[in-house]
Amino acid sequence: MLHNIRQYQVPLQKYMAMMDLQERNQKLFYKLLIDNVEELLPIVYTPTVGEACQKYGSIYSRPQGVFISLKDKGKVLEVLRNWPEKNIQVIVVTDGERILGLGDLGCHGMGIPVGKLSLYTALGGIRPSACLPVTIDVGTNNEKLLDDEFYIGLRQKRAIGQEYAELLHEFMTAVKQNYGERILIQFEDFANHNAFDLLEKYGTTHLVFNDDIQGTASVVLAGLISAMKFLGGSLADQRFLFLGAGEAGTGIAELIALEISKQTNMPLEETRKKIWLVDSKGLIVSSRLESLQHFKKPWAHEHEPVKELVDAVNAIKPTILIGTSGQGRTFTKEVVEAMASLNEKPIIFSLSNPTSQSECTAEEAYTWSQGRAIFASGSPFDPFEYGDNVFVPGQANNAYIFPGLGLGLIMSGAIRVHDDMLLAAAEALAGQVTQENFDKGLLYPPFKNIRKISAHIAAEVAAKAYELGLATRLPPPKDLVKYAESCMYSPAYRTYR
Ligand SMILES: NC(=O)C1=CN([C@@H]2O[C@H](COP(=O)(O)OP(=O)(O)OC[C@H]3O[C@@H](n4cnc5c(N)ncnc54)[C@H](OP(=O)(O)O)[C@@H]3O)[C@@H](O)[C@H]2O)C=CC1
Ligand SMILES: CC(=O)C(=O)O
Ligand SMILES: [Mg+2]
Repeated sequence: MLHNIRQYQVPLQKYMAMMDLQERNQKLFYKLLIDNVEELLPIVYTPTVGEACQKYGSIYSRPQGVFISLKDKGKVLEVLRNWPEKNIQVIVVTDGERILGLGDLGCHGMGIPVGKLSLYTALGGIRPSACLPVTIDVGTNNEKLLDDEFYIGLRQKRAIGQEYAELLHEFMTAVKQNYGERILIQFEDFANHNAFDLLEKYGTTHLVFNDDIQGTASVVLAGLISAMKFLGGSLADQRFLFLGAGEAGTGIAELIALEISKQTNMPLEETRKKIWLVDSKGLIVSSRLESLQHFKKPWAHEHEPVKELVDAVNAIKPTILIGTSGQGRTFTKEVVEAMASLNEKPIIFSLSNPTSQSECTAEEAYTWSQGRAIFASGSPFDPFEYGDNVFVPGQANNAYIFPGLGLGLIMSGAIRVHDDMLLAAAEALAGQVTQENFDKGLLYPPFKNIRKISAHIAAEVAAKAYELGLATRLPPPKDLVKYAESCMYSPAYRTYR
């Protein structure tokens, strides 16, 4: 199969071959993915999954996952009960409104829950039959899709307000009724005007987290903890600037502020002041407070208005620059050079996916900083040769976190997700980074060790769940890492006697 897949030159063809294999021989699909994770992750996940979603209607061959549309109102439970597998442990659900940095792809966003759940199995060892991809179809505002003969979803503008909230509520209620209290629901790629509200609304009644807000925060914090470990210094000494103040940007900012507050005993309101964000209107400052969306308000600090990113860099003098704007090539030469003139080792993360939306490329970060940048990106970049050095950029992607986080929640029978679990996951991931990794330029351990890494993350998350009294699987196992490993699905063929 690997030989076959390597015959294809075009990544999308490799993706289609992998999806075919997943349908035809699930065990072989996972065997291939696990044994060749660094080669195949960019195919089943970012960046290729982005292109697959953009072309989902025309490459569509078989249905994947469950679509729940406005037309199913009143019978969502019945729809869920039609799914052939009964023992579901994880649902990844999207409404397709913010697919990676590609915008509203409506039902074609189904590629994302399908891809994320493949990683739950391959990277985190959750049984494939326990994974359920769901897309909520409330329409799309993407005119191109509405006119596309191959669009697979409802041909109408997105439902909003009460109509939207009622369908989501029926879904959340039906899920708990059908699968019980311990079903894990991961919200994925919702637009921010729904994402924060859904998380707040269901965070206290369901085992739920938002991957873009919380999973991303944990992976970035892990990268920063490992940067501090190898470069010296503490997070409290840093100044942070974000381009993009949405789910990823404010989610990361809040977890960093929380970590600094825990490390220093400073109040959260104080630690937030070390963190600045720029949105499409410029630096978020107190004079804009009235007009800001609620999730931006905590970041409106005293400062005169600044419009351009490069001017914000020169005004704030950040040591760490993080891109979460969904806009490609926004870390210009001027911006990277400004970071390099302010810092001996500027830390630059271009987190936006897929590759086309990355704020800068690895080559640009290393070249414009004369090889001094500590760089990581959301989508993978090849190693880059600069002078006598070969730099290997780390992949700061929530794929490091959610499989292990999910495994930890499931194996402990957790009933709620707590911020301390995200902090624990970040510490566990950072703990897996070696000096050898860092010497190559990596702030993250290589993906080839991901199942071991996920077991460590799961163990720390489960330990937190027990400590917080949120675990229901009692008594706790003695060795949580070993227990995590023993729970993991492996695509091994049975021997026949
Ligand atoms: N690496 C990873 O693991 C992850 C990466 N991501 C990526 O992060 C990106 C953003 O996702 P998310 O936070 O959910 O999206 P949101 O839509 O919630 O936020 C995007 C933010 O970027 C701002 N923005 C847009 N254009 C510009 C611009 N030209 N200049 C400055 N700011 C701009 C928006 O400003 P305004 O508010 O004014 O509209 C908004 O604050 C996506 O590309 C996604 O793929 C997301 C999750 C995980
Ligand atoms: C990685 C991810 O979750 C995103 O780009 O949305
Ligand atoms: Mg996402």
